[in-house]
Amino acid sequence: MTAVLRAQALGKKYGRRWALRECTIDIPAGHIVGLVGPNGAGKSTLLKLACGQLEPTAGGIAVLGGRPGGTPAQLAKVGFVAQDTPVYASLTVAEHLRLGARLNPRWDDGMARERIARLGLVPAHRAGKLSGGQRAQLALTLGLAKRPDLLILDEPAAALDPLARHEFLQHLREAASEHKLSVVLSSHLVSDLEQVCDYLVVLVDSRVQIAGRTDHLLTTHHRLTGPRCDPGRLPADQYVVSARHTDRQSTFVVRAGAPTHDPAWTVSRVSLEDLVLAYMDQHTAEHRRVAQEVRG
Ligand SMILES: Nc1ncnc2c1ncn2[C@@H]1O[C@H](COP(=O)(O)OP(=O)(O)OP(=O)(O)O)[C@@H](O)[C@H]1O
Repeated sequence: MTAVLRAQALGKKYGRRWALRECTIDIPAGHIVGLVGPNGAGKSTLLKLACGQLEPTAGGIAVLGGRPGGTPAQLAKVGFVAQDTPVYASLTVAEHLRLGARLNPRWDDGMARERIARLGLVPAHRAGKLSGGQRAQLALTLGLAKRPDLLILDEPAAALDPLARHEFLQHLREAASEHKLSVVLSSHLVSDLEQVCDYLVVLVDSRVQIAGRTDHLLTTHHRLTGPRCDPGRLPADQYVVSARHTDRQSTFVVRAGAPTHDPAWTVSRVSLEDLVLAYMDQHTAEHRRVAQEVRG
């Protein structure tokens, strides 16, 4: 199956500083992918490279098998809603829809109009007069109505109220299953990702810490709680993702094919949020990197 996004040693420099470095990733089609990581990890940079808004400084990236933004056909297949929900302040809502229809060969006008009406947006209102959440809804409607094969969303729901967020995520899930849409969305709201994503990528310091189907990730990660000890004393097949210690107790989030049966340890399940926090844990990120490099 064609990867929706494949990057090999991808890097982007702004001036002399790397915003993204040595990023290697391979995301299969047919998923709603959650991209998560700390502020400044390089998520927006990766998404802008994926839609062709930025050119790589190093390495390569292919989206749906082609060069991002390389041809009109490629542009038609990829939708992008940037973090700052770009709309034209002086154009009305209706003019945005007309522009969308003119620029996008697969434009779904019925869906766009129905969604605008359902959201209570007035077609004659100028985008510059809309609230932040209404502007976000307009930008998301334009992205969905384009009927892309891949929709890239940079923090799409941040400005939406909880009900609007819920409705939008539901719409996204329906569009993904009805129209075979793949989605890559970045978000700091892990509860949103939990609701809608079936594939997760954690990016820390521009490196992919973990990527995979969420159901697989949740069955291969466990929390171990037991008497305080050094991570090196855990069985070799329990790869330590994060470690926390009190005077007497150690708690590890580990990745392993099967949980340990050592009675010294209490094994419990992790939630998606536990998993994300464990991989974002800066205390052990350096240790993980060294371990990965040794294994590689
Ligand atoms: N236009 C720019 N010029 C210079 N540096 C930039 C620019 N855009 C981003 N950066 C830097 O690149 C790094 C990665 O930024 P990026 O916006 O990709 O991170 P992010 O993971 O999306 O962060 P956030 O979660 O805060 O949105 C940061 O150190 C940022 O300061």
